[in-house]
Amino acid sequence: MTNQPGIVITGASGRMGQMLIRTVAESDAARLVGVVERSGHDWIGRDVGECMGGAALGVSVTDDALEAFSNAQAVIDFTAPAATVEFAALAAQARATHVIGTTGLSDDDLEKIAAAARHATIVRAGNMSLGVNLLVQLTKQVAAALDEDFDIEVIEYHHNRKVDAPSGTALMLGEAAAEGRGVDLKEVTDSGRDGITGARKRGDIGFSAIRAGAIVGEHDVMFASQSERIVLRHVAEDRSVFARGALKAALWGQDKGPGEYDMLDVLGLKG
Ligand SMILES: NC(=O)c1ccc[n+]([C@@H]2O[C@H](COP(=O)([O-])OP(=O)(O)OC[C@H]3O[C@@H](n4cnc5c(N)ncnc54)[C@H](O)[C@@H]3O)[C@@H](O)[C@H]2O)c1
Ligand SMILES: O=C(O)C1=N[C@H](C(=O)O)CCC1
Repeated sequence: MTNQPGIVITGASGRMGQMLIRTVAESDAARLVGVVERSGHDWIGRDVGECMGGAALGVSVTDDALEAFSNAQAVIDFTAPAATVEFAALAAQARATHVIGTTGLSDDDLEKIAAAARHATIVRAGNMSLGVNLLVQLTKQVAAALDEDFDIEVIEYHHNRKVDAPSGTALMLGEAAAEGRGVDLKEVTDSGRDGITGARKRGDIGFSAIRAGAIVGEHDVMFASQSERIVLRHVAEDRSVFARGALKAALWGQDKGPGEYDMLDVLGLKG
């Protein structure tokens, strides 16, 4: 018997799925016990290490999520909104901690995840890196210190395969800025500008999204007045920062009761 929690990775063939599989397989703190892909994918039934072009890892790719989850203590899930909502219910059923990195979740998806968290431990964050979670706290602090003479704009840069905007990270940063300023983000969001938009509204929090090439993920939070500008910036150099954060969250969740937590809880940055 080992005390290393068994971990299942969903979305095995994805950019994050493969990074997570390597991270867990190389870790001394956890065991890779399952990997899940969508039905019909050509990796199903094959050894995941070989599918990734390396040595066998002794774990076959499956499309039976519940069966995989029932052998695990945690599920790390960076897939797509519909899959994540389904996995939240299955992970709760299997009593496995569910770490959610998926972004682009709708209000309806978030309600379903909150319902699953009544019976299960869920850690969800649009960005699992230490640096971005520190930036969230800094953004809140700076927004609280400045008045509406400073326009706030969140600018995000990602690769050309990303399907959602604003990014999950941009939304975390926008929420932090709104909280610092004491306003409701939904009331002041300004995104998707195109055409004759009119002048910027005082107090709005703006979002701009760049999609190009292979950019892993970069975020600027700009505070701009008529006479000066502050820019807080985070650059993810590679996807391993997200995978290491997700593994940390899965281990952290092992002795926590049901509820929905975030990376600020995991990193002890709430204050
Ligand atoms: N929170 C973070 O730190 C963080 C970091 C990076 C990416 N992300 C998010 O993670 C998600 C995935 O990103 P990616 O770049 O790896 O995308 P990707 O498209 O490369 O991978 C997604 C994978 O999920 C699989 N998938 C989809 N539906 C499935 C289902 N029903 N069952 C099993 N597998 C399914 C796809 O086949 C694919 O392999 C996105 O929402 C992205 O924004 C979050
Ligand atoms: O590559 C992605 O997709 C990323 N998604 C997250 C987001 O939406 O903020 C984190 C950065 C990379």
